[in-house]
Amino acid sequence: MGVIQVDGLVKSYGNVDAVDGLSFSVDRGEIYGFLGPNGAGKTTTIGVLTGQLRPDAGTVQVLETDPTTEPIETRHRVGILPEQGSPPSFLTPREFLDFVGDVRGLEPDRIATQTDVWADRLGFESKLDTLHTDLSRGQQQKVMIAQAFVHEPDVVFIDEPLANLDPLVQEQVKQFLVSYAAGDNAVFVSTHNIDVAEEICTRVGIVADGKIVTERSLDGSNGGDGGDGEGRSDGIDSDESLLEIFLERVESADVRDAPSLDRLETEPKR
Ligand SMILES: Nc1ncnc2c1ncn2[C@@H]1O[C@H](COP(=O)(O)OP(=O)(O)OP(=O)(O)O)[C@@H](O)[C@H]1O
Repeated sequence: MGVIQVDGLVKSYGNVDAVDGLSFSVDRGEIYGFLGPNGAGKTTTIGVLTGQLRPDAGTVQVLETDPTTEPIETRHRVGILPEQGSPPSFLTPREFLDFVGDVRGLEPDRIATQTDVWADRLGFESKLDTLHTDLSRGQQQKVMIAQAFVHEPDVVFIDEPLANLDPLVQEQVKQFLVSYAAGDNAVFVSTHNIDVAEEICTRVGIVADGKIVTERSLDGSNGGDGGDGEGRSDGIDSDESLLEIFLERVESADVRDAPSLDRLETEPKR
């Protein structure tokens, strides 16, 4: 059983079926990319997996906890980087990381060490004692990344990891995520950035209209529902790019908001 296990998950808002029978599993050592267009149900899924939303049906387990019935226990053990989160305007990064480290059960000495490690890693040492309200959007994002990892959780949920970061820091964060997962942890990345998914994920689940329409392994091993690469059960040619698969699968899924190339964040290949 994976460290993240989702079976038949359903979550609706009124008559909108945001998540509609989702099943997947993520193991240690993986960066699992949850790739889908706007409105596909990605943020809703993270909300359920981190005990912030109650599902209507299905079961979810994260590190052998049930976020539906023991949300505090789940949140204690995972890291969360929300899509539109920002650190409290009235605290400094040091105060905020003190607070998060304390809530996550770290000793004060450990919090101080981790704060220095993260400030150094992401380059916000000189801003540690500046109020967040006086930091740039990118600097605030760095603090949000630090708070997700400060307690070195075994599973981290990240919604659009590279938002607002300059290219140099994006590169550092991507490398860090790869090394973090390789250290026997699992990273769940929700994104609509196909290039990022292709670059760092070991496996990708393409989600549309609240369902996973296909999974693909990107680390050279056999992927998800894909069999051995020859005669894949999902009918996907193993030479197809992630972008091609995405467009093909998402279009055929009759999505709520039809995707088009200009809505996808992808850069021309150099
Ligand atoms: N609080 C809410 N009330 C009503 N509908 C909601 C609510 N939150 C999300 N939805 C709807 O549920 C569907 C899934 O939304 P969700 O935010 O999970 O998608 P997403 O894949 O994260 O999208 P994006 O990439 O744009 O962030 C959308 O149709 C959205 O409009």
